[in-house]
Amino acid sequence: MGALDGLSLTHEHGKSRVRVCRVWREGNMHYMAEWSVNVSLVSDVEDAFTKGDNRGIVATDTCKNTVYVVAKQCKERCSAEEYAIKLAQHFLKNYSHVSEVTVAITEKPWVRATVEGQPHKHGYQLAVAKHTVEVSLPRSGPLKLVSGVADLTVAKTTQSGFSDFYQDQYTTLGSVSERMLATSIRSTWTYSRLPSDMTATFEGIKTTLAETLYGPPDKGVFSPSVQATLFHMAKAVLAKYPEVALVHLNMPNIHFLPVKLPFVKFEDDVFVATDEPHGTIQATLRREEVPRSRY
Ligand SMILES: O=c1[nH]c(=O)c2[nH]c(=O)[nH]c2[nH]1
Repeated sequence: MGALDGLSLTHEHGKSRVRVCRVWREGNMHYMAEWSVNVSLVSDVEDAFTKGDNRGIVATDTCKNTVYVVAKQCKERCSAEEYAIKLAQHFLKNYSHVSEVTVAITEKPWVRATVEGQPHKHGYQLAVAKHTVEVSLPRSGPLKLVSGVADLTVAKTTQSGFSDFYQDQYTTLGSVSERMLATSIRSTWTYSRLPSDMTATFEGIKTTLAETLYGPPDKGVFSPSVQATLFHMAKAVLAKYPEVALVHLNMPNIHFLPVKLPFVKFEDDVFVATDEPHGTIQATLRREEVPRSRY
């Protein structure tokens, strides 16, 4: 019997939260991207775990250095998705004993500043909603690309209600046809084919999610529950983006509670703002033809 004594070992290693900023200079117009990068390698290094033999290990420090090397090699402005794919490919190309690479990136939302109504050549401001990317690249088998958005926090002050829910002896919540709705959207979507412009597709999906929640600018759209709104948002993304195979949405219900005091009449105007506890609502919507085994 070997070192595993009849047991089975699965393992991976890499480096997490490697922070890199890439600046591209196109004349005096500059472009910046800031990424926090996680790299994870599945490789034939069982002996390191079972025998203390490190000869096959691509050091996690090397993984960290490679993040910077591949950023340098991206001579042309690129999306986080394109960079993640290039980084994953680097590991498969350079290390024959690596069988699968996962690269996960969170991009900080730096946006170009506007000064005197003009886009600034090199001034940026940090927004809130983050861009996320996860690439899984096996040596044999298709690349999987999951993009997403996190901390896309939105609210509307009307056009939301919640009624006719299950009632029992523990229920105290009353039905309402008027309330505030607020959530911090975390969404990921899986591509069945790569879009030609990944940055534009990311921006488009982010906008589709928020705009479906708000509805038209003058009237909005009524939300009977976070669940129903979540479903409409995911459906809108699948309808608009044929290259998306499935959408996952996580939408906490952030409560704004009516202030009801004997001496203050509540007229949908003064609320207790909270962030916890919050409702937890999530769902995945996939095209029927998408095999579950693939995604
Ligand atoms: O939109 C809602 N969905 C729920 O599941 C729920 N539960 C709750 O207490 N309030 C709400 N609101």
